[in-house]
Amino acid sequence: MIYTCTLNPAIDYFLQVDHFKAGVLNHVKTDRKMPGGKGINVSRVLKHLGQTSRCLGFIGGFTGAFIKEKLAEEGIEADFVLVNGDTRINVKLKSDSETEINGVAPEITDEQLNALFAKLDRLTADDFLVLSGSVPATLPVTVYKDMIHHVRKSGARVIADTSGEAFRETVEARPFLVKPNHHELGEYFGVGIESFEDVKKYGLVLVKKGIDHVIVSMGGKGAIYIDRDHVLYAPPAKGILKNSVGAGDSMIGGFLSEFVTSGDFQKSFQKGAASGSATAFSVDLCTKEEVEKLFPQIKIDTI
Ligand SMILES: Nc1ncnc2c1ncn2[C@@H]1O[C@H](COP(=O)(O)OP(=O)(O)OP(=O)(O)O)[C@@H](O)[C@H]1O
Ligand SMILES: O=P(O)(O)OC[C@@]1(O)O[C@H](CO)[C@@H](O)[C@@H]1O
Repeated sequence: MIYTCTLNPAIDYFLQVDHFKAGVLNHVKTDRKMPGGKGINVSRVLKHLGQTSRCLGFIGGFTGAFIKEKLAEEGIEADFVLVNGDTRINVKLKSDSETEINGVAPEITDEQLNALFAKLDRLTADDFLVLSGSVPATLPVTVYKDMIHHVRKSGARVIADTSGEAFRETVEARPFLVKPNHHELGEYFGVGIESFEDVKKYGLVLVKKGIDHVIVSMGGKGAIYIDRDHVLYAPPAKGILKNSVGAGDSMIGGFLSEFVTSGDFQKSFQKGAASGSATAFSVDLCTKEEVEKLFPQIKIDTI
């Protein structure tokens, strides 16, 4: 089973405004509310690509009820810990440029955190656990590291996608795979990542720290995969950018959808890259048909 964990889910509220101006009244042209948060996006992409997963994390209030309802409609299993406050709303404003305003997580108590850890006790060596997104302010920043240590004995493989201090802590616990984007990689090392050579150099440092697979995504410039023996480049597919929100989550979903069946990391990377691009070219997260269409375009190269 693939478990995704979203500590800080959200309703993503997408707004389209013609020529948005700060400081004045703007009228919205179209809007859309979607269940969001990085792990939830991974689960939705997995579902689109024909794989089952179960969503873990914290959810609460009317916003949480909306997310649970939408996931149920899509046939995605959810096993969230309920919290008292409202799950946040994240604003995704599309105008001449894209602006994101991410909300604040509701409070999470020690009992609720323990309840989440208890759910991890059922993981086995056949399972994957995807830890994605920001850590709510009421949780320790070490929470992902603690979760990885908690499941280590089970043999479950952990994939982590977070940023800032939480990413720093997560790396210490040596997950199976991490997927920083190039900004997050640069932030971790306190450097600007300017070239593919930089990505390769710093990605290899993460591998040497004991992380088996490192994927560094670079938005419209594609992605680089690094393990002990390989450094591979996946170019971006060609298309018109419609929405980059969730492209990174789609990359993880696409990678895993292949990896759980074939265990072929190169094909999984190719599928991940096709999924990232397919989401960038769609209004919602990628569909199977879109991914299959782009897959042959992604020619993986050794660099
Ligand atoms: N404009 C684009 N054109 C083609 N492919 C893209 C584009 N943007 C993203 N992709 C694909 O999706 C992958 C992931 O995108 P990105 O690096 O933006 O992830 P991210 O920063 O983690 O995004 P998010 O946090 O919104 O999920 C890229 O490596 C690339 O393969
Ligand atoms: O605030 P976080 O947890 O870092 O990111 C949350 C978020 O921006 O990431 C997803 C896209 O990757 C969106 O669905 C969601 O709104």
